[in-house]
Amino acid sequence: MASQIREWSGINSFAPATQTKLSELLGKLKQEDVNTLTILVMGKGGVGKSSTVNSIIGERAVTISPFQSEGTRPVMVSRTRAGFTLNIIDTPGLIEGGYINDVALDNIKRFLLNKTIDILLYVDRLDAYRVDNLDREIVKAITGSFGKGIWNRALVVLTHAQLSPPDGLPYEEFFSKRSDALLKALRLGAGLKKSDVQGYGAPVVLVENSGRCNKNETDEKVLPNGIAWIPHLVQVITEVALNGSKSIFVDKTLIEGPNPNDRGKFLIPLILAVQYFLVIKPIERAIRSDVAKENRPSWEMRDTEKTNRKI
Ligand SMILES: Nc1nc2c(ncn2[C@@H]2O[C@H](COP(=O)(O)OP(=O)(O)OP(=O)(O)O)[C@@H](O)[C@H]2O)c(=O)[nH]1
Repeated sequence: MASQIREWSGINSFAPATQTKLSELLGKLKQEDVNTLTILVMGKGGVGKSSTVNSIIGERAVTISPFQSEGTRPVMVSRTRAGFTLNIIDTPGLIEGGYINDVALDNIKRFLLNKTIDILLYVDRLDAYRVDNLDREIVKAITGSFGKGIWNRALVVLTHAQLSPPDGLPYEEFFSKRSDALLKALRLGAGLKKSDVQGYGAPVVLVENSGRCNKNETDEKVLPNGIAWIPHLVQVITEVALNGSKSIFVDKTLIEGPNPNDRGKFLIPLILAVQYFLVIKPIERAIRSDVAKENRPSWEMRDTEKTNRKI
């Protein structure tokens, strides 16, 4: 269900330095005539989708649960700030009992009908150690629903980013291994070729939604690599929004696939032309030449002779 558009007052809860950076980024979007952004948040259950929505909005706009929530319906949160509107669509987890949750996916698609997706946040956890077939299946399901072009408008968001890597592995090395593995699953799941998407994947951004996130000297929430993650996330969203690729308009055809009655309709004139030139024309030619070659029948010859003699 779409919620009412409210003032984006949650920004005021951010550190002043973060607020300044966000105002600059929103200004940049408006400068490029982007006055609305609709962000779709998708991923497995319990990875931190709702928490990320709340972190961006700066308030508890959607419900968070330590267990995978039962809901299968998306929720849209809309906020405005200085003439700019941000819509974020939180969606239910895409996996149920080890399989793609088709009901949830169907509900998401129906919810999105006639909406435009400007950005996809594909959320997972940094502290997950395996990438498996299920990851590829989710990517495949998203691609099947919205087309390959959605990955031009996507960011991979990794939550739980304040982790200490196991076995004393350097943070950046752990992050790079995890993102490489996920991006590979993304490329395979989406069936992407180098030419399909700009940058051949999606930028990977780290997020820490916990209230215990470390802060720097200017009170901004920072990751172990020192990056203030809220402005960084919004900066990458801005870059993707302005990367020149097309937003995804979700229409009936995209959701339901092409109408089987329309399939191949454009071929009809071509088939008729082929029929005319390769079948009808040769038959006509053959008949005409038969007629020309045909000997006149004997009775016709006889009748003609009789008439001539009488004369
Ligand atoms: N430490 C830490 N915990 C997080 C983070 N993000 C989410 N969590 C916790 O993970 C649990 C699940 O978070 P949600 O935001 O509800 O996850 P979700 O993906 O929306 O879950 P579903 O709605 O079930 O699909 C909650 O207990 C959150 O507090 C994070 O960045 N760090």
